[in-house]
Amino acid sequence: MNIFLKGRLKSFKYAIKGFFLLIKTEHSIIAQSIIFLGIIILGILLGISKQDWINQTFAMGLVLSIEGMNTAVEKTADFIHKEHHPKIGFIKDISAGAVTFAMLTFLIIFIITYLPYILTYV
Ligand SMILES: Nc1ncnc2c1ncn2[C@@H]1O[C@H](COP(=O)(O)OP(=O)(O)OP(=O)(O)O)[C@@H](O)[C@H]1O
Repeated sequence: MNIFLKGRLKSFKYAIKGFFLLIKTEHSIIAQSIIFLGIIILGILLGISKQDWINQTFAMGLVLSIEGMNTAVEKTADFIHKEHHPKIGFIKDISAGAVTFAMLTFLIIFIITYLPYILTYV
């Protein structure tokens, strides 16, 4: 096998390892995954449209991806400087702020998708 393909395969292996590390050890990722699983079941039960599934899947992927990156930033910050420092606080805060952008995006998509169903049932 050529070196390029071998390298890509190795990267993929590490990426899958990281994926399982996140969903097994990171509480925020575990909690969000459980909530998203509930929403997926809700989507199946309500029979949401193909476009709704695309929107919802994108939004969920966005939240989990940014949350994963936020975890990496937090761990890097703790590794570089364990003690309290205003700059570490700032770095962690803006990293968490990025998650908020993704969460708001998800929330807007969630409301647009499910509000019509909720309104017809109440
Ligand atoms: N080393 C530090 N120096 C200054 N502020 C910090 C530091 N560590 C954390 N903070 C502040 O605390 C907030 C929460 O940080 P972090 O998410 O690491 O803490 P945690 O809630 O204990 O972690 P976890 O999410 O793993 O439970 C940060 O956004 C930041 O405002």
